[in-house]
Amino acid sequence: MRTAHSVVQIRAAEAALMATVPDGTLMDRAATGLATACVDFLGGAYGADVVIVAGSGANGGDALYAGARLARRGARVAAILLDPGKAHAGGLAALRSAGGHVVPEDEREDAVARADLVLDGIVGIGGKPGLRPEAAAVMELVERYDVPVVAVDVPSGIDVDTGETPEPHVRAAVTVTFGTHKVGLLVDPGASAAGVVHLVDIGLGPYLPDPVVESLQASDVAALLPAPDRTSHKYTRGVLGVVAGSDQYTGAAVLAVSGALGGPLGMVRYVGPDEPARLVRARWPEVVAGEGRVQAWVVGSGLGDAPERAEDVARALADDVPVLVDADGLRHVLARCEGEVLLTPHEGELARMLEVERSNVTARRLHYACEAADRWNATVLLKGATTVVASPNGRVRVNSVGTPWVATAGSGDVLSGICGALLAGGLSPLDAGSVGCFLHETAGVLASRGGPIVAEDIAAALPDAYRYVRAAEGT
Ligand SMILES: NC(=O)C1=CN([C@@H]2O[C@H](COP(=O)(O)OP(=O)(O)OC[C@H]3O[C@@H](n4cnc5c(N)ncnc54)[C@H](O)[C@@H]3O)[C@@H](O)[C@H]2O)[C@@H](O)CC1
Ligand SMILES: Nc1ncnc2c1ncn2[C@@H]1O[C@H](COP(=O)(O)OP(=O)(O)O)[C@@H](O)[C@H]1O
Ligand SMILES: [K+]
Repeated sequence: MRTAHSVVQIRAAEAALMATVPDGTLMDRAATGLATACVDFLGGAYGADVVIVAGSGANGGDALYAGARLARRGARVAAILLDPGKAHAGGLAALRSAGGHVVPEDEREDAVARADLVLDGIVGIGGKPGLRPEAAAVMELVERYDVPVVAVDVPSGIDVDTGETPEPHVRAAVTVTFGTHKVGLLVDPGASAAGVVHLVDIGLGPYLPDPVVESLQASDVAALLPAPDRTSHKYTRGVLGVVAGSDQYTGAAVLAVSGALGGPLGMVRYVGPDEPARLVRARWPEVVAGEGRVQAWVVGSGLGDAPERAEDVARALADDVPVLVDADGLRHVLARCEGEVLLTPHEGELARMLEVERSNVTARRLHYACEAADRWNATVLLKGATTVVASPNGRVRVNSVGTPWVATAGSGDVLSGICGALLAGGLSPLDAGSVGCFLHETAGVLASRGGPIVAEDIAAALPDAYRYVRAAEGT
């Protein structure tokens, strides 16, 4: 499990750990891990030009100490000090004694233009969102000369606790983070600014409380996956009822059922108009058409906006089993939910539900997913490159695996099917949403291999994704 903590939690854990170790130990561990990650990134330090952009706090200190290590390994290291009078004294002395130097103000552009790598030590967890004008000016040069950035702890300027980026911020190729992940490294748009995140263990683990955000890894998913045993039969494995599609949107029915059949359940019942029902049965002869007992419902994909389909959603929600509501069905979830409910909007749908601009949801994904979970008393899965799954009891998971090739028409219908299958298999809405999303994105990666795919390809690769995560069990 990848876990992320808040700044307040991290500060408290650091204080507790620091009381047990000699002064400077944590910064030494951080700088060692940071320098190693830079060497990996550069493919060796010798002869490389490295520019450190250092603010006045300990984040700048980490960068300067790491710079000293790189200088001792043969890199040419130059530091741009944003506030020369207040630069981290120990870090600066270490850099100087290792042969590094401070860049005079009028030579900043030349130094950046030559650099193979920029280390962003502007601010870490002590920073307010945004960059002060001087830092912003240096980072503009970095972007102009297209120099790759390794961010120290966090890309400076993001809101560390939310992943929001309302103001200018650093865009990193790699972020080397210390002790634990920060929420803003997992949730977009902060996650995109962080690039590849590398965690350095500084010994914080025993002092950290429960995380505010979790991110499942393959072995966590494997541990949660239902699997049949010798006593299983189709009804004990779970039956999913799919209410999807309309005469206008027949494909949604086929795709939602495809996603469901790619999951670990015993049977799918399809409930819907004649034409989509005919197409579903032609494609999947194992599907039973018509109502019957189910262990969970998926309702909503491709229902269209006809007001009479509200009845379908209401009937599913009134049944005493878990319900997933997707797409058009979300229009009809008006009251607070009872029982186990998973809502799966994309940003546009969540914006409509909450009556806010879509751009607000894009900017504040964690905030609005949690707000909706609270308002509807349901688990809310907000789709996107880093899908957020927020439960009404405050637990939040973020999915970080996947590929943008998964963003293709009908992909969300497949997701509703696989998540529904997991609900029918007995998983809670939080587990079904986060495990389903992991399988769906992993299937996308396996199917795509870097090229275009359609939604059916994702569904067809779900059993392979299942096998892939089972192979990671115990790792
Ligand atoms: N506390 C610890 O035990 C450890 C801290 N470490 C490092 O220390 C960092 C936290 O250090 P600090 O608490 O000194 O804080 P930071 O270095 O994150 O930032 C604080 C400084 O930045 C300035 N600042 C704030 N917002 C700014 C903005 N938007 N633009 C420009 N300047 C801004 C403040 O005036 C202050 O001087 C961590 O992120 C990590 O890199 C690591 O060395 C590991 C151990
Ligand atoms: N950039 C991205 N990277 C990875 N997955 C993405 C990205 N953008 C969207 N997705 C995923 O693609 C799917 C799209 O679903 P949705 O928006 O409902 O599309 P549709 O309505 O066409 O089915 C979701 O699972 C979403 O998380
Ligand atoms: K930083």
